[in-house]
Amino acid sequence: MKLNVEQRRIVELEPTGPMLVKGVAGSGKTTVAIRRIQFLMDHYCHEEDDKILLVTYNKTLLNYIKHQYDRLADSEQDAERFFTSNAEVEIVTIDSLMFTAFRNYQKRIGKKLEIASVEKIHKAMIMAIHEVKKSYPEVKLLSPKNSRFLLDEVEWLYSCSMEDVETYQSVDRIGRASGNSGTPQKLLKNSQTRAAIFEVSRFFWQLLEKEGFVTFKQMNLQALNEVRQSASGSYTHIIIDESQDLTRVQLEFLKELYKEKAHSSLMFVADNTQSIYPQSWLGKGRPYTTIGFDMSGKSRTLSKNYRTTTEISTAAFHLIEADESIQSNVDFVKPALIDRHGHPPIYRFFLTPQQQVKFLADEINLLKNDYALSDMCIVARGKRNIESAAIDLEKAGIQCEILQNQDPDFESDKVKLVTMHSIKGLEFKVIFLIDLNSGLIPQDLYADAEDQKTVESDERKLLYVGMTRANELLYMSSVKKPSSFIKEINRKHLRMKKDASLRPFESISMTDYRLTDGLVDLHSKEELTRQWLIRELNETYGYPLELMQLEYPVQQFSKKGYCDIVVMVYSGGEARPYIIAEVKRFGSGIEDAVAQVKSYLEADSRAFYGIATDGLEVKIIDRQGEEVQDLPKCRPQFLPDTKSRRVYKNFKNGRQYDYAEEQDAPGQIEVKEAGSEVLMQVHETVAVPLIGNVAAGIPTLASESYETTLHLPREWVVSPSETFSLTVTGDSMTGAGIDKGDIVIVHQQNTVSNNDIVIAVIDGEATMKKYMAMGSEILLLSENPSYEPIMMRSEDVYINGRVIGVLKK
Ligand SMILES: Nc1ncnc2c1ncn2[C@@H]1O[C@H](COP(=O)(O)OP(=O)(O)OP(=O)(O)O)[C@@H](O)[C@H]1O
Repeated sequence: MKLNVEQRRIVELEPTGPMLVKGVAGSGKTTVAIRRIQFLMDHYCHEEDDKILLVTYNKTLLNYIKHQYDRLADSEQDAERFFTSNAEVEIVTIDSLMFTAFRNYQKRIGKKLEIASVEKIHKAMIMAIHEVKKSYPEVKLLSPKNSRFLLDEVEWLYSCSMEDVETYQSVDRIGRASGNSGTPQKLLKNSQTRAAIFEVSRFFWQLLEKEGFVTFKQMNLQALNEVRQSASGSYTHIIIDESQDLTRVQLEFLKELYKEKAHSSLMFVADNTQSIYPQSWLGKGRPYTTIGFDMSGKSRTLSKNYRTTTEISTAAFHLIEADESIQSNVDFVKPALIDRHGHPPIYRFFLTPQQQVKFLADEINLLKNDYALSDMCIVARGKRNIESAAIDLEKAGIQCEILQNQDPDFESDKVKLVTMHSIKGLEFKVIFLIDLNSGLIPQDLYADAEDQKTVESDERKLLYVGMTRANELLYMSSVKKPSSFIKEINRKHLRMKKDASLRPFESISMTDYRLTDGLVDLHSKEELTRQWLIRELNETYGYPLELMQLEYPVQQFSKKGYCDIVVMVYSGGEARPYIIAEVKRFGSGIEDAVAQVKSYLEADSRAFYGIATDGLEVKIIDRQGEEVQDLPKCRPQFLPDTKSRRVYKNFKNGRQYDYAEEQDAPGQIEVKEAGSEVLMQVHETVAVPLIGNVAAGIPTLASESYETTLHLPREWVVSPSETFSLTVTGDSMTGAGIDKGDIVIVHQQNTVSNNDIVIAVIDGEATMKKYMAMGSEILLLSENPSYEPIMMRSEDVYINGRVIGVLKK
């Protein structure tokens, strides 16, 4: 892979201490981080104790990076040395680094501490709340029902090493309502509430410690204290991938490992839009100065998303666009899209988990023709969801593998399953995001709406992370009740089926119902499905509402059936049924509807397509009864013609043209050379009055006698002000291509040449003839053998004009 200019520049930057690489999902941050190792090894590791550390956030990502480079190893020999024999480079997770330090801490103090279980933590928290309540009876927050909130707050205190109450009293709690104007003042600065929470944190710690337990965040804090005690930095270069997710303690810990030299570097690689942990420090928009670094002039941005298609990126971005707190983050980067197109994300809703599994199994079996099973990954918010999906899919005959932290096999010929948190940094050609259900994402953690809002922002980013893992195809599905996030993604970015343009079902408010005249029961459940389909046929497929008929009768032998929707199209000037649709109550199944559509298609052989849907399932069939992927979109030729079309014979140049004028917009004309499909450019049109018919007497150009006006290209006339037109009443000039009902265009002139077709006035009566001068006489010829030529003395004939063209009837 060839790096782009900015990526290469970052890889090859001269190390000058701390620097920041921020970028959008899929912009090559991890790619750059790994390439940078090689560069640093080759150019900035010349001293004996020089070492490089690449820190990843979790195990799956670590293994994935190793896997990627194992694959590269064949083509890039050097890559192998990162992971095998090279002592200069370490690629590890932040957790394993800290756990090693924590073990050293235990050894040093000679005490064994274990990570506490969820139950133990909960119990200790409840006890701490009761204990502290005794000293702070007036603090309402101190209640077991707020134990989850308090635990989060206490863990936050540990995760940022908040060691004294004065600091906590004055700190801004980003992501918590802390008394800024307009927000509830739950965690007001310098308050009894904060003092009480700080007490809870101390008491809770003591309770666990007494029993030989710590929480994860406490373990981190001990690890930090340990490295502060023992180590002076040991890595010349540290690269921190996904640094937006680290807590303050984790960042401080890495700082301790950093060995500052003239040629050393500390690279933070971050995307705040993917910051998905509540206790993360920098991801919440805090400046780097809070951890002692000034990044002014030291940050680089990668904005081009190489991973996903434009359609997937657009839908994913739409989700976070709605969140003001994400957009206003100082390090927010707007993604730039590469020009790679594919299917828009497919969204499906199901009433039962079984329906969802069946859909997954059917779709995977279809995709197997184009993708390896290892290209597909199923992702869910919770571990339990992927576990049960794995069991059900195995039962349905799909080979699955849950990606474990230990030795995952990315290559195995199995569909992978992983949680949204663990898929961070990974990518697959096909991603299925399942169980996007209300209550599951965003998780319902807090009863308090304001607290819940802070959770939602992180959860929204989590879904964003999931969506941006797909290279080519993204499926999303919900069971029973969709996540509120689904509503936030505009339906125009989603599809119901991979190869159809149909957008997912959406309830339409009754005030927006269409074509309701004559409908008996607008409240029926079928009507909801029908109205959605009407809107799809209209907005997505472009069929005008005027072409749709509801309850359209179809004669089936002796029986009359009524189709729910029929879309008519025009052919040869006549409207005929083209698409027949049968709808059912939402989620009630489509078997009957398919059978009905098939029988209607048989009964009315004019129709081409049938569609059967209950809003949840959809089937499109052709007139042979075969299933097809999609309906055709409306084409201009399906519509009634709104133009009046005529042929124009131009006597000036002997050519023939196709002429059309928009009926509703006189003057809007189209001209083509006869037989050509190419429209001619009409630079100027002129208005030519139609002032009567040829036989009606002497034409005058007095404006009040106009019947109507024709609009012709300027180049067809000689002089616009001296041009008029007449309707032909007789058949004497048929041989010249001028028939009854045609309109002739006449240039007003008194002198003409032989063989010109003229408007001649004899005894006050006008006639159209071919002109031939013969001495002092004029011969007026018809172009029809039934009429004799007329010979007149020239003084008895008044020539009013010359016919320069004819607009055929
Ligand atoms: N210059 C490039 N040309 C082509 N493909 C690229 C380029 N840079 C990165 N990619 C590809 O884009 C995808 C995303 O890269 P990478 O995982 O490094 O991005 P990231 O910024 O770390 O993503 P995320 O933060 O979403 O995990 C990978 O498939 C990578 O191979």
